[in-house]
Amino acid sequence: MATGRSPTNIAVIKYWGKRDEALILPVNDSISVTLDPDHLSATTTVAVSPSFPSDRMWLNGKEISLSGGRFQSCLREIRKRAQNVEDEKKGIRIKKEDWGKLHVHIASYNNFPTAAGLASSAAGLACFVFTLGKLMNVKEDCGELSSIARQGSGSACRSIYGGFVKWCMGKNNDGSDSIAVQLADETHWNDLVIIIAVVSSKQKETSSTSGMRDSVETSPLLQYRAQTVVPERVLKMEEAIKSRNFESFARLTCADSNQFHAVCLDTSPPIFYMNDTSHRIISLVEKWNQSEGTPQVAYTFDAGPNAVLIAPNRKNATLLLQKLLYYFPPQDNDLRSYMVGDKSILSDAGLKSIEDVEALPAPAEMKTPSQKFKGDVSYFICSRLGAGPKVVTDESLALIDSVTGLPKGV
Ligand SMILES: Nc1ncnc2c1ncn2[C@@H]1O[C@H](COP(=O)(O)OP(=O)(O)OP(=O)(O)O)[C@@H](O)[C@H]1O
Ligand SMILES: C[C@@](O)(CCOP(=O)(O)OP(=O)(O)O)CC(=O)O
Repeated sequence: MATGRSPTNIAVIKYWGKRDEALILPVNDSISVTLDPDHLSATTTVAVSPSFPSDRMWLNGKEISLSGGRFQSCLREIRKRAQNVEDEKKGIRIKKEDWGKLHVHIASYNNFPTAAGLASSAAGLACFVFTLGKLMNVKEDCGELSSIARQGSGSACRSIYGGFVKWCMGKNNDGSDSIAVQLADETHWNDLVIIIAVVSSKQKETSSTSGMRDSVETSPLLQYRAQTVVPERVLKMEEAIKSRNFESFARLTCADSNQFHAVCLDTSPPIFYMNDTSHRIISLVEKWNQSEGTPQVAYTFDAGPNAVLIAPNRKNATLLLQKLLYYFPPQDNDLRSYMVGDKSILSDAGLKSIEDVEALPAPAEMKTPSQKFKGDVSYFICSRLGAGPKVVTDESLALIDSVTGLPKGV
């Protein structure tokens, strides 16, 4: 058995549109930040046994089908690269030519909502590829692993690294140069604080896969974005990251999120991923940024209504939290469970009890401060940049029971 844990990532320059559906080759480069796996990650255990009659997978405790083309591509590509495995202590010896005949059981668990626009497919497919690779003693480097993860879900290729990551779209028809590279690791700009407003954890109506297919077929804006806007933005974003220029980073991040959602609106029929709460959060941040004359916080939204807010430091993150909690107080007055991840941000913001939230002053920059939207945010996650996939060495944390070969608790 092998167990791995992989982070999720949030794009600051978005991937939206494929030029090859089967190989998952994008129409433009994209750039993301990898989030701390303690807060948002997938954990996957892969077990192999000559007694398993077929490949099987369980996600969050429920059996799911592995017959889909994407899982099959990843399994095939990893199996192709499998090597001899020898563990004298455990008496295990698997020859590389035997991997083709052996079946695997895979159990995975996400520590955050699945299919809700928080990039569970990115963490999940990266973890699938990474952990299978560990079990089968695959020697390929991260670039090669990223190109396999890409065939599971495009954004998954960026979760093979920590920190700041670029997915280079590549030119080759076989996808060999469509790989992710690390721009900087998670320590490069570690002042950044990430606050996610989970607006809805329900499954969304339009998957990223079908949404971007419709956009490629119908949106003229997508063509302009891919050919003209993104190439220039990617260069500027790389520069902003390199020099830790938050002003430029924030402007590019917000503009790119807005253009991605504009492409969704430009699609026929139009796709709506954001809702009124998402729009209110954008307005709150825009007004604050405008009143200060320079960006205090950046926002970005993936294929769902959840807001990902990036603050340059703890100070701005606490100011942001005060503004957010003024408008979106917890439905059941339970402040501790309203903040997931790094809960210490609450005390840093002077918010120890619900009374502290009720006493918050209205943000001065807002025109209609009196209206509040209790219950419109399910909860917040406070996180930071994180590292790439890791092997979980503590065998007691494996998700599969080594005796039964089935997920624990099933
Ligand atoms: N831990 C996991 N292991 C393997 N596959 C997973 C895992 N988590 C999610 N997936 C796959 O990803 C699918 C969800 O992907 P989808 O793109 O719909 O949502 P999302 O990734 O949460 O949101 P988005 O990518 O739009 O931000 C699941 O149905 C499953 O097939
Ligand atoms: C909006 C996005 O999150 C889209 C992610 O799309 P997916 O990677 O989920 O799509 P498939 O390649 O079809 O699996 C933007 C991004 O992560 O760059």
